Amino acid sequence: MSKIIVRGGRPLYGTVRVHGAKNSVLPILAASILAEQGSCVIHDVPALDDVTNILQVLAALGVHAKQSDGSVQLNATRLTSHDAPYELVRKMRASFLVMGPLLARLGQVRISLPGGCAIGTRPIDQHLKGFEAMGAEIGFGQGSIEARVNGKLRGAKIYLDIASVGATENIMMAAATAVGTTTIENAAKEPEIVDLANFLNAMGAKVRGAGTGVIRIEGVERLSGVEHAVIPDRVEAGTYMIAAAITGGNVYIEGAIRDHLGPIVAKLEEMGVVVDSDENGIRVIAERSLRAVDVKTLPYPGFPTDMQAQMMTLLLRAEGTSIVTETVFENRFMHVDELIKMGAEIKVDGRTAIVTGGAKLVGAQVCATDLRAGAALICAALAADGATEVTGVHHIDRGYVDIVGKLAALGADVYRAPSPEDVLAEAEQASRRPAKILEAIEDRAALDVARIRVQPTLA
Ligand SMILES: CC(=O)N[C@H]1[C@@H](OP(=O)(O)OP(=O)(O)OC[C@H]2O[C@@H](n3ccc(=O)[nH]c3=O)[C@H](O)[C@@H]2O)O[C@H](CO)[C@@H](O)[C@@H]1O
Ligand SMILES: C=C(OP(=O)(O)O)C(=O)O
Repeated sequence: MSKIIVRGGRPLYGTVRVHGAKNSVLPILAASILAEQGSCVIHDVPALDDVTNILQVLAALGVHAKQSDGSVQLNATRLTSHDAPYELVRKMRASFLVMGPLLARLGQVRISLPGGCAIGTRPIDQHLKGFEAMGAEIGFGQGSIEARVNGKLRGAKIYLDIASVGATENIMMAAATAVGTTTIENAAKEPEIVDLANFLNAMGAKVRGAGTGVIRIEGVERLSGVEHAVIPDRVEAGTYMIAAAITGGNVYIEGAIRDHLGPIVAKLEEMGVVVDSDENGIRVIAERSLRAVDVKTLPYPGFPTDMQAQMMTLLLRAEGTSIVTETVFENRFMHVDELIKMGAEIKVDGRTAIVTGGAKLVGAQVCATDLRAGAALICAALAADGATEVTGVHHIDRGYVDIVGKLAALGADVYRAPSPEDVLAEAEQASRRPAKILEAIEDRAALDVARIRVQPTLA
């Protein structure tokens, strides 16, 4: 298992560029299944494990994909399977987003139940409710779902009990080529929903109202391939905003869109952080002491649950007590125990965490239990005294492109120690390429792993 090692205490300075949004690219790649003719070319595709995973799901369905320099070309004209394999779907909940497009294209789909994860049970009842209203028959068996429709899906009026992002996206995609008009009420309003709607409309769909609580989709005969650039990742941007603020730094986050980050900007300003934005990005300057604020996660445009953990670390540096309420997921305080290992004072009571500010954070060995918990631990580590060793790095790789390289470029003392397996694989490769041996030996991370092996506890 690889680890990220951070020695805290250095303010971050400079510019960091945000990559394309994970939560946009995943539904957009799934939507490429709908293109009956021509290829889709998607730009600003982040190099994330989740992207690799969904591309594998698409390949299993017969979608041909070619990747080059942050772009992916996809051809779905000849689908070969309606079966999304268990071993791929279980790795990532977002692979469930192929269900709507497959039902629309092939009239049938088999897909494993995505199950829960560390942050909550995450049911899919609202997705299924939508498909059933559109005429799909749904059956369950041996951990998977089989759905079928006689002929084409039919437009329907669907009220979502919860403004679910995934259900809104899945139903939007299913409805794009249905017969008649579909109305989604209490739809999710996230910027990623708007990005998906823009992509579908460019393909020939008629989606209106994305970004509001009511979305109308007038079904069209067929969709075709188009080019599309994914929006910048607001959660990645927000994470670097917190990293800048927690270290008392001054960082320009290039590509960050102010309108997508309203609640983060508002909370940072309430705390006393200076936030300036222009058309190309957002600058965060944290020179003063920080004030405590309360934070409550809500669907967009409320404070995003995907930023709750990172925000909590910043509140640890504030003067006074803050209350954090998590309303979106029932179990999203897994980072708290790890932060306590670093000296934090936080008490959790159900969906509320009481955060006592002013704690002195110290380096520790901690584990990322999920993606944003991992990001939060790195933020805390940047402000801690001494070295922090973060394990569970595979969670972080789901959602952050080269977080170590980006933070190091801003002046952080951070590096990634590859797993012994990674080092052995690299050495094996190097032995086949003699010219590379020296490079491999000089690699600082490899040397650090050797050091960690000899001396398992941190200095
Ligand atoms: C790939 C992607 O875009 N992931 C995001 C998406 O996840 P995802 O689309 O899974 O999140 P949802 O908006 O669906 O979930 C919100 C809440 O609704 C519940 N629910 C959802 C669907 C359903 O059928 N029934 C039900 O009860 C969930 O358990 C959760 O408590 O939105 C979340 C909420 O902003 C973010 O944290 C995730 O980063
Ligand atoms: C919860 C998240 O993602 P996912 O829905 O892909 O698990 C996240 O991005 O924080």
